[in-house]
Amino acid sequence: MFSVTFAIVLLFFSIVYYYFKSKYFTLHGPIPGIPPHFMFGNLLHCAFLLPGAGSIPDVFLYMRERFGDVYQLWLGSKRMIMINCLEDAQHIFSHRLIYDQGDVFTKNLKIINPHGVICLKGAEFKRHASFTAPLFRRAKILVHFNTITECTDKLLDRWRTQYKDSNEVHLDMIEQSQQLLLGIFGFIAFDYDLQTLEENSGNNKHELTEAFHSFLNTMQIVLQLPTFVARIFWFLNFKARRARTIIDQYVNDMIEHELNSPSEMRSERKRTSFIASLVTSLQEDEKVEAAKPEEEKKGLSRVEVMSEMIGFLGAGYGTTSTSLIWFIYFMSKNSQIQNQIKKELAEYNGQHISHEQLDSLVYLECVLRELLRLVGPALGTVRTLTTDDKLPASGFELKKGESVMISFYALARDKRYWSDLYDLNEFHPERFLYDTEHKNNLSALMAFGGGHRQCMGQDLARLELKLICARLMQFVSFGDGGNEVNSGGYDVTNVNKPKKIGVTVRFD
Ligand code: HEM
Repeated sequence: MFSVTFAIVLLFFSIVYYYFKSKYFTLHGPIPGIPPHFMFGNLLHCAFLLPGAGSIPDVFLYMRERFGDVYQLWLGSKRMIMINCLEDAQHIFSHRLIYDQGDVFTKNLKIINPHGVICLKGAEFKRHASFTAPLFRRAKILVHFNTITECTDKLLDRWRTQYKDSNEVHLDMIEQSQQLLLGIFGFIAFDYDLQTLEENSGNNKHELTEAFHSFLNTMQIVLQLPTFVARIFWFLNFKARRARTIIDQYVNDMIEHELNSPSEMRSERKRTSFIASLVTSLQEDEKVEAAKPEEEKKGLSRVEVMSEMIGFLGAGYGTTSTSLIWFIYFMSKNSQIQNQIKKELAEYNGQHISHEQLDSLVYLECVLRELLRLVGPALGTVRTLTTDDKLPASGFELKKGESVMISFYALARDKRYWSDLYDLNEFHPERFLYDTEHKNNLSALMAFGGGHRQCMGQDLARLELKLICARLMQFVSFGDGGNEVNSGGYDVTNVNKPKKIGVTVRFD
């Protein structure tokens, strides 16, 4: 009896295995790739194929070298068709009705933040975008200029008291950059001091800041798991769910506070904080709106507003802080580039600079462009096909439901699109300065994505980065802490961070 039961169970699992293996973990069609393992996809290949167990960015380059512009890649259970040719990438970005927001990662993101604009499509996306996109218009963003400067000054003050020895190597630049960007986010999004820039913020975190950290760490893990595992992980992760409840309580209190403030104050505050702006879009009667078809719905519900705020944090904080971390890393390795930036800033002699003056810093602009080209925080973006299509340059046929990933990382290093003045794997801001023959094809720099789903917060991110970097360079120089602690490398979670960063900080 036991052996019959055992045989039936074995048969059942074998059928399930072969069904899923042949449906989801097998190379189909003419697009090349490496046959994937069950559930692990190409992850094990990635670890063994490349010398020194390559990072994901190395894998992207290796596969392009081996298979050409279009290949299949399974990152674990997630299958994507990788696109490495600019013409195909532009075709994808410009055909929004065929290539909609990618499902591969947003499916998982939806588990923990279902109503954030990044996860939405169709009419629901349009309704949300009509309230969220205007928050990032240039005129709205410039209002935050002083906040960004003040927060950076707070960080500098902290360094002045804590980093007295200019030869000491600091290994906490990732935390420092994250605390700065989270502090700024608190003010811009909620008009709220998250106290991340206080002297003792490392030991004694504010409850909301702690909750943000816990939630964001969980988000990184959830994004990478197979969707059904991600659901179980989220369900069993009481700490992260408690963090989400704390965040929701705070955001809800902030909404109440906004609603109870006098209307003339509210219209003034609307200019300066995301939450005050979004409160004006709250639905008057959520039950009535919920009963309408999506196309007829107006405004946002309270839960949707909360989801948007958390979505902005997820999309904006890790990406911008990572770029700042890379800036510090490259400055520590290139004293001549730091000197060049300082030369450009010298005339302001440590004074606060205006946004017109910030705009005029051409060399710093080239440094930031080069940063986003070489080590942009996102390695690529995904779109999912709503109908069959054919790629114009490579000629491959794609099927409805398949997902393509445009590889920003490979395009940014592709000799076909860049001048050969400097090595494309090295950091040379001058490549943007001396390209007099216009050999650089700037469309191959896609750090913020493209088409109808490109980054909503890109102007804010650019302003934050340029202003913070300028302010830091007005006062400090970063030095190389030595190869053992400052070797860079890639630590790819949801963003592409340096693995090892250790720098000295000297006040000039
Ligand atoms: C250096 C900083 C940043 C980088 C490199 C970056 C990059 C990206 C990328 C690659 C995408 C996907 C675009 C696509 O699929 O075509 C994206 C989407 C998005 N980003 Fe950013 N981002 C940054 C900062 C920010 C900031 C500061 C915010 C807001 C606070 C933000 C909000 C968003 C939103 C809301 C989306 C979703 C747009 C949509 O789905 O329609 N990002 N970002």
